[in-house]
Amino acid sequence: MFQYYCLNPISQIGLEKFTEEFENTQDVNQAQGILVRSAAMHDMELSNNLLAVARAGAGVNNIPLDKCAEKGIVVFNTPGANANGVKELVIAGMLLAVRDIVGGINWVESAKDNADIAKATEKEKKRFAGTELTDKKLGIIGLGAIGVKVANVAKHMGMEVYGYDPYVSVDAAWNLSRDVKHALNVEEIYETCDIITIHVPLLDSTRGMINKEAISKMKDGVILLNFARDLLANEEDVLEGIKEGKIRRYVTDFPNPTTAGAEGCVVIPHLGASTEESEDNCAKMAVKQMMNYLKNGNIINSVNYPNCDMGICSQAGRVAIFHKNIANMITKFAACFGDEGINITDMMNKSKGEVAYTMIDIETAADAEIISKLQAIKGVFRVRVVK
Ligand SMILES: NC(=O)C1=CN([C@@H]2O[C@H](COP(=O)(O)OP(=O)(O)OC[C@H]3O[C@@H](n4cnc5c(N)ncnc54)[C@H](O)[C@@H]3O)[C@@H](O)[C@H]2O)C=CC1
Ligand SMILES: O=C(O)CCC(=O)C(=O)O
Repeated sequence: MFQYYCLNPISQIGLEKFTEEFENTQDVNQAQGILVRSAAMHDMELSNNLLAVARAGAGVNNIPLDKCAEKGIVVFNTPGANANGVKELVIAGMLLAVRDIVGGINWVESAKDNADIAKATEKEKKRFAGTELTDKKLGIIGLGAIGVKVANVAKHMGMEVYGYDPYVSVDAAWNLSRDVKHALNVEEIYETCDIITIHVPLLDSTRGMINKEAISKMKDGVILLNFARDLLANEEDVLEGIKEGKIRRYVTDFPNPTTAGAEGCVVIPHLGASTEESEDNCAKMAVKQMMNYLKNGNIINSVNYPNCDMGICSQAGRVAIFHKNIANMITKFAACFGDEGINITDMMNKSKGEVAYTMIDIETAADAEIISKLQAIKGVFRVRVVK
């Protein structure tokens, strides 16, 4: 029996996918699997029972990926599962930026006791007038699951769309409307576009990329949308840009003391993926991936270990080894089994950056001695007997 713990509320539709070999525990230290959304895990003590963390969502900046990798804990996310929910809110964000819908609704609220509200409306409404999206130039930084969907729908709305992503995947490129203009560098987006939306992960290389220097290259009156992570922008610089009239509006999905209530900011309480559909999709994918890993040792959609899938084990035993991506490891693993006369029937080795994962199917189940020999090999982080 495997135990899982939910660090955030996870959609019931997803949790119902767990088969009878899995049960929910209220004790995080007992769990082999943790399901999480945005809860911060960096300061959490990770128990030795923990084998997998599944993020029901895309961004994994709340999870200590390297620390997990060194402990042989596989971290999964659910690529694309909430992209449509975010795309729809980005379109709403663009509309909230170009038309003062929020200001207008607030005015109606304040005038609700005015018996002449209909007449007052016709006088006041010019204060909330705006512009249209059609024919405006939209720049998208990051053409992944969300960026591609935003690009395609913006094209349908009559916008001129520019996309920038130096690492665009083949899959994303296939899905992107061919009418989207390919920006060769991010400066082209800054210099050309009336509205800029950012859809990149928060990494050391992207942190603070929307800063004073970037803003200075943008067109006067630019609109910025940030549905990715607040730390991608230096928001003090953004507020300065708003004060100077350089930035017309900043729409963000990440409230913090800098932007909440600030002039020129439209701040949404992290609702991008908060739709029934996105929550269900993410939870279903997270649960499926976690079950496959805990039962079979197969890794699909991990962010800290390589994909490695050998299906269901039909042999007497399966051992999974987490190790450094260095020379001679497989020879040493094979020797441990060979010395005990155990025949390896199948194996797979995959690497991702500095770490690697090796799955070995064997004709006879591995005993404790072989496991401790494998564990003693320099560069091995963890050995797991899957079967
Ligand atoms: N507001 C919300 O509720 C949500 C926010 N997010 C955030 O949005 C981000 C993007 O999500 P997805 O599109 O699903 O991820 P994704 O992984 O499908 O796409 C990210 C894209 O960014 C590109 N990229 C990386 N560094 C770049 C750079 N320096 N310049 C240009 N492109 C770069 C990658 O090549 C990739 O194509 C997530 O990492 C997460 O932080 C995701 C889902 C919900
Ligand atoms: O679970 C959520 O609502 C957050 C979604 C998100 O930010 C992500 O998937 O990166």
